[in-house]
Amino acid sequence: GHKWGYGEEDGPSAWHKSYPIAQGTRQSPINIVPEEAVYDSRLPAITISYDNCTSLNISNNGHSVVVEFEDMDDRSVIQGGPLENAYRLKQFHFHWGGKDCDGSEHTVSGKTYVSELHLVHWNAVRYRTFGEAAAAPDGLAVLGIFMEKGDGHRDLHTITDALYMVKFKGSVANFKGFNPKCLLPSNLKFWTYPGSLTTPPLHESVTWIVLAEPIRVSDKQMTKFRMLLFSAEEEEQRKRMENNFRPPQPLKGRTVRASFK
Ligand SMILES: CN[C@@H]1CN(c2cccc(OC)c2)S(=O)(=O)c2sc(S(N)(=O)=O)cc21
Ligand SMILES: [Zn+2]
Repeated sequence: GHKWGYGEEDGPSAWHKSYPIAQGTRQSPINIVPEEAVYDSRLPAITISYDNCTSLNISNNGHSVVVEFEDMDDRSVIQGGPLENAYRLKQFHFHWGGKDCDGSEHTVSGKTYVSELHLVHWNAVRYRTFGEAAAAPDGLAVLGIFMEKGDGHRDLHTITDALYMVKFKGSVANFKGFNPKCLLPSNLKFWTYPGSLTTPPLHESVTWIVLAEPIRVSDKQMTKFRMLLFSAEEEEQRKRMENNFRPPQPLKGRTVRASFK
């Protein structure tokens, strides 16, 4: 697809030129206003079954750092909440800011966090391939977890200690045996709403499940994310990978439901 990024020329405000859906009716991220969210007592809890997940590799795709999973069976799935069936874990990645400024994609009453973790799942019950699901209205379910500055997160260390291996765009490294269950906060209360990918192709195919409780990340750990580069090894000018987030988009009449009062 067309080259896009987070800079002046190719950033979020320019994406609509190649991806007109950027101005669609269910775009993400959004600003979540808890007082305006509708508490839905019939929303079941979400169940996350990652015990037998198989992580494969960690890579730098020039937009973020991504950990991919084996997804040829239902070994790691999310279900419940707003979801009609189980959705298979495909990958997780992050969005973050520059030094001490914003970084999350979703905001809560305008509050930004330093980073946001996205666990991407696809509806393998209704669609044969990930690509097919990624373009379907009920194809994806992304679990969003806010990351706030605090003392270091022990398990996040495993990831931040591996980032040096994928400094450049296009680099891939072995990353087996990592279970993202360890990245979940203790409380799984959530907001949910119908949305989209927050990056091109911006497909309106995501049921968003955003956890209200953040996890903590230390300054040192954030510094390691910011040592990643948007650029490939052979490019002469090196651009630090930071501020790889899309700002909140118009709600356009959508209802945000809350699993809690
Ligand atoms: C670069 N964009 C990511 C890669 N993806 C991708 C890859 C191939 C095809 C495709 O659409 C057909 C999408 S993805 O679906 O895994 C997602 S989800 C997502 S986010 N921020 O909304 O959680 C970002 C990306
Ligand atoms: Zn994302």
